[in-house]
Amino acid sequence: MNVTLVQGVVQPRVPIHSVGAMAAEPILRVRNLEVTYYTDSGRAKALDNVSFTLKAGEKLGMVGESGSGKSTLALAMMRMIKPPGRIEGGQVIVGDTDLMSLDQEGMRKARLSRIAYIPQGAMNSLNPVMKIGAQMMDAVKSHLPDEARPAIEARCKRALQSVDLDASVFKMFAHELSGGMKQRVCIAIGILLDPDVIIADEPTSALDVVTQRQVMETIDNVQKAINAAVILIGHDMGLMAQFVDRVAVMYAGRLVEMSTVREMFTDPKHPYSRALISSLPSLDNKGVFQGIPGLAPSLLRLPSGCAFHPRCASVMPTCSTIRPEAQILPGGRSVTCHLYDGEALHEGRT
Ligand SMILES: Nc1ncnc2c1ncn2[C@@H]1O[C@H](COP(=O)(O)OP(=O)(O)OP(=O)(O)O)[C@@H](O)[C@H]1O
Repeated sequence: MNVTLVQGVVQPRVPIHSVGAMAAEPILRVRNLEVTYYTDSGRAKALDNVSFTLKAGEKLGMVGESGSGKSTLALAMMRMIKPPGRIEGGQVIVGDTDLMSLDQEGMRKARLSRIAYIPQGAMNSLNPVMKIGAQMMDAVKSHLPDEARPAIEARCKRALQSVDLDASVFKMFAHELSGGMKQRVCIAIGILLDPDVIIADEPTSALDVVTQRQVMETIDNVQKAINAAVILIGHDMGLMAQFVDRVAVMYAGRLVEMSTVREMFTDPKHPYSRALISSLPSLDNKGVFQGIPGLAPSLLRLPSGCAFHPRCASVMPTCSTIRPEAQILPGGRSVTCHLYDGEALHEGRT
């Protein structure tokens, strides 16, 4: 770990990776990622041609209804999709390494050191009969077998400090910790090897609002310290808005919009993003619940054309027949919707 704690704030020390100011080149490039689940009822394309980039130090919020493919995206990036799922194509390039081209051993090494994943419900997966320190040391040892035990222990304790946990947590069991503390342990494990990319899948679910904020601040601090690119998966647009730089909206396995937080909240482009934003409670619409009409479609029976068209407030005849492609709008945001045909600078994703 390259962070040290000064008066409760994580300060950068000597970085392992070339960090410095936010690099111009993306540290992460996801290109045309495709995942299909082969179920008894048929094929479910859970990730359909997903592409995006992230720079070092950038935070991306990934939102969308349940079943839209957010966790599948995270698992695919980690190459942890299990049968009946299959990665059918695409690249996940971290720095200049395409993770999809690594052999099993290369990928095992890349996990945690290049790309770290804090899964949904991670805090409940801590081993109840092993001390926290032993679990952390195991994680490091499997990557750095030649590192001496005192050095590994020091690395683990620094990681605990960097998430505002006392070094005494090293000798504790999971049941001795609160939910927020357990989640911080999971973040500490995620940053043990200074990864370039951190994916946190709903890191604050099942925590009270005060603890949610503290956990988000912890992620923010460690992210700044190691200048990692962070993907935060979640449902809570409000909480996310305060912590991320850009927001990506998923619908039925596709990325339908990617914008800065400000653009997304002040001028969402895709009708689904608009519906998500207007369903957020505010003082103006107090007492009025504005849901999104209809249900998210089954991936086994997707509507023709744009999968959102049966629920769309701005539907046009072309939407039921022609599938829209991602297009870049002036200003650099991207949207997958026929409303912007003719306005786009070019097709593709930022
Ligand atoms: N093990 C599986 N077997 C079959 N289909 C699956 C499996 N896991 C996921 N899917 C399919 O992939 C789709 C996307 O699931 P995923 O868990 O990625 O969504 P999500 O957006 O993360 O949802 P949530 O917010 O509820 O976690 C689901 O709608 C489902 O159809």
